[in-house]
Amino acid sequence: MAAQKVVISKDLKADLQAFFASMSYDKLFILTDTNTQEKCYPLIKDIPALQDTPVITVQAGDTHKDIEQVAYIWSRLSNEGASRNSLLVNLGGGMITDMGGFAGATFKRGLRTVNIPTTLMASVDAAVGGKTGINFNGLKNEVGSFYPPECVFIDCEFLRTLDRDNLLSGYAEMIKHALISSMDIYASVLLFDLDAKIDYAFLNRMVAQSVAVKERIVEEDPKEHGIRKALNFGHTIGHAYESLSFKKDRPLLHGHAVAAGIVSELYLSHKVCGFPMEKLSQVVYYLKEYYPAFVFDCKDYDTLYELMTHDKKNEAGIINFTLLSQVGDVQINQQVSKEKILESLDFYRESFGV
Ligand SMILES: NC(=O)c1ccc[n+]([C@@H]2O[C@H](COP(=O)([O-])OP(=O)(O)OC[C@H]3O[C@@H](n4cnc5c(N)ncnc54)[C@H](O)[C@@H]3O)[C@@H](O)[C@H]2O)c1
Ligand SMILES: O=C(O)C(=O)C[C@@H](O)[C@H](O)[C@H](O)COP(=O)(O)O
Ligand SMILES: [Zn+2]
Repeated sequence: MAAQKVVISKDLKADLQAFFASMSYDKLFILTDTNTQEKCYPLIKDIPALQDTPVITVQAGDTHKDIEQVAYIWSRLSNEGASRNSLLVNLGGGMITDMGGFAGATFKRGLRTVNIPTTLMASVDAAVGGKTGINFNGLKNEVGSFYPPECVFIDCEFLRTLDRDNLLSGYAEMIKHALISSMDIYASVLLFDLDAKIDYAFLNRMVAQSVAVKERIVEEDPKEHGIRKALNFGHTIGHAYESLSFKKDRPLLHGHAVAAGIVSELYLSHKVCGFPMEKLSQVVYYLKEYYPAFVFDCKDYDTLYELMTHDKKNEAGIINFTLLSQVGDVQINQQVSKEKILESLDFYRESFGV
């Protein structure tokens, strides 16, 4: 799998124009959702290379990261003359980069994609690394492919219109990157005051530091045979919380679900791998300060456990967790008793007063 190029842009329009001028393609298409069409497309639409470019717009929100919208993207591409030599530019958050990446991977067996992330989540995580996909059968990312974009252009200027809940959502993946990488990164991420007025230039540097953690891991293990499972820390339980929230019609943002998953999986890390209690308390304290509680009760435990049995890291029916024995010390393929898993759900509820 070819390594993708990640550009932390200081002059997005110039970088994009130079990139498109350097590429050979027959047609260009832009994919947005309703919000990114209104708030983000105007920031790039006067680039010469984007003149007369068809814009394909889908509904916003993760509940629309589904096969119906992929079919809509396929039909627009098909009806408007896309070929395997066309480019699909995904302009949006992780929902758009995941779904556009998947539509691009499958249309005529693959046309090239370019990601321009517009949320913090997509800038630090979703737009990079080549995991594409859609939700299916009530499960997160149940159908997808590894299909890296040609290039990713990151510019935190887009984040000026992003609401606080979505900023927090992306920040949860930065906390994950901190926990799986090093004490230095962990310290800088946990010191960041999310209530202060945001300095976007500083945030850009934090994003660069965070996405570099992901890039290093993906380069080593692009298809998640081993160490890439580190990037899935917090997600075995986090995705179960997220899917449960969809079932209950109270959809959690992905990063909020991951924050809750981190709490439960740090508890398991403490119990199974000796992750220090003092760090566990520090992270829970930070997350409690900023993230809303996800309300569920013990009647939901069977559903949550069943959802975990669908996790993509599992093998032969066994749930494989990624856990930590220390900040930066990742233990993959960890098996945990059902009793302890349910205890980790209790731990989340007790910590968040649910
Ligand atoms: N492939 C991966 O490696 C990976 C990694 C992390 C997350 N994900 C996936 O990413 C998705 C979540 O991504 P997300 O958090 O970016 O959600 P999202 O794409 O749904 O965006 C969140 C909301 O913000 C709006 N928005 C986007 N950019 C905006 C801007 N600049 N200003 C104002 N509003 C804006 C969107 O329209 C949407 O309503 C989930 O589906 C998750 O599973 C994938
Ligand atoms: O890039 C990865 O690898 C990740 O696991 C990053 C996660 O933050 C992301 O949510 C990913 O989409 C989860 O993948 P899945 O394989 O658990 O569906
Ligand atoms: Zn994630």
